[in-house]
Amino acid sequence: MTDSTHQEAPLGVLFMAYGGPESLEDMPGYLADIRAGRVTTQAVLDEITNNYRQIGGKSPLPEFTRAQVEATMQELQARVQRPLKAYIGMRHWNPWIEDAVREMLDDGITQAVAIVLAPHYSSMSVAKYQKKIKAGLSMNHGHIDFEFVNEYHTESGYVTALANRVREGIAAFPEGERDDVHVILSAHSLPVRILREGDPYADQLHESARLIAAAAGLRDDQWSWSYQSAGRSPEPWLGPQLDEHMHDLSGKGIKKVVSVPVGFVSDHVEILFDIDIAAQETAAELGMTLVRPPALNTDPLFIGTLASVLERKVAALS
Ligand SMILES: C=CC1=C(C)c2cc3[nH]c(cc4nc(cc5[nH]c(cc1n2)c(C)c5CCC(=O)O)C(CCC(=O)O)=C4C)c(C)c3C=C
Ligand SMILES: [Fe+2]
Ligand SMILES: [Fe+2]
Repeated sequence: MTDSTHQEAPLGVLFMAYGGPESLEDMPGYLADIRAGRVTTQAVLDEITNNYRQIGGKSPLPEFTRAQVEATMQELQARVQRPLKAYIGMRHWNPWIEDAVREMLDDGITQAVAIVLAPHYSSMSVAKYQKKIKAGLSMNHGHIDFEFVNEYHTESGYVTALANRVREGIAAFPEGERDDVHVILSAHSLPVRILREGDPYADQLHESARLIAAAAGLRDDQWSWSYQSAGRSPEPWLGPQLDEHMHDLSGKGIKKVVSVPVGFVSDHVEILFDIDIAAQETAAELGMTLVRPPALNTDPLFIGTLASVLERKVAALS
């Protein structure tokens, strides 16, 4: 293919996200995919279905993803000369990554950039999304030149946007109390075995946390790290978990807390249930006040970050 043909074809921009059920009827299939064929007991199915019922009977993730994609594409297309076309692929539910790749091939896309709506790299997250792209290409016997964004956990727009969320959370307390407010930065737990495997996930999370705390002007004793949302499997998961961490902080006399998850970029069940309902219950038991500012969603600083990291990958393809 000549260079001029390349210039005429749109460049594909594939946005990938975790995926979420759009109704409670989706739950068995959704969980079966996440648990990769391992049996889900009726008790676990009921518990997770009930969590989703309490946040409105469906996941808001697909809607936030579409809004993030639309906003990012507007900004990216304004910065890039070449026509772009956006695609959305989910890892665990409709629209599947493999289907998005098939659609790209049907559209004649030959070059594309791909990003996961998760800033930290892990063999158990971002690498699995990228494998699904490769599976989509091989099952459709097609080829697309992909440039992958692997991580963006130190990008200034992302860090500043979350530092602003930290400040917003602290500002929710009366002025005279703000010095006593403690900030918990958190992210999804993963099995401890990733540390032995040399996975960068934990280090990247800690790096983001340090940058966010510094950008928010927090004292060292004013913030701490916690994991959350560990999976229901027998192997050990990275801790401390949010619930035990809150007990620990309470034991040290900390009663005013701001919770800012740094690994999720939109509000969904791991925030709306795990923090806004479960952690709030723990806070009430401990006599703690817990404030949780909104996730990044379509924050312009975050959207600008997505556009910037994608723009660099587009330049690498041109
Ligand atoms: C960094 C890794 C992970 C992110 C980010 C993540 C986000 C995320 N997870 C759910 C919902 C569920 N996750 C579940 C299990 C599960 N999640 C991860 C990793 C990440 N999830 C793992 C490794 C596992 C265990 C899978 C297994 O083999 O068992 C589940 C299933 C029930 C459970 O085990 O708790 C749900 C439901 C959402 C909505 C989400 C948001 C982006
Ligand atoms: Fe998960
Ligand atoms: Fe999870």
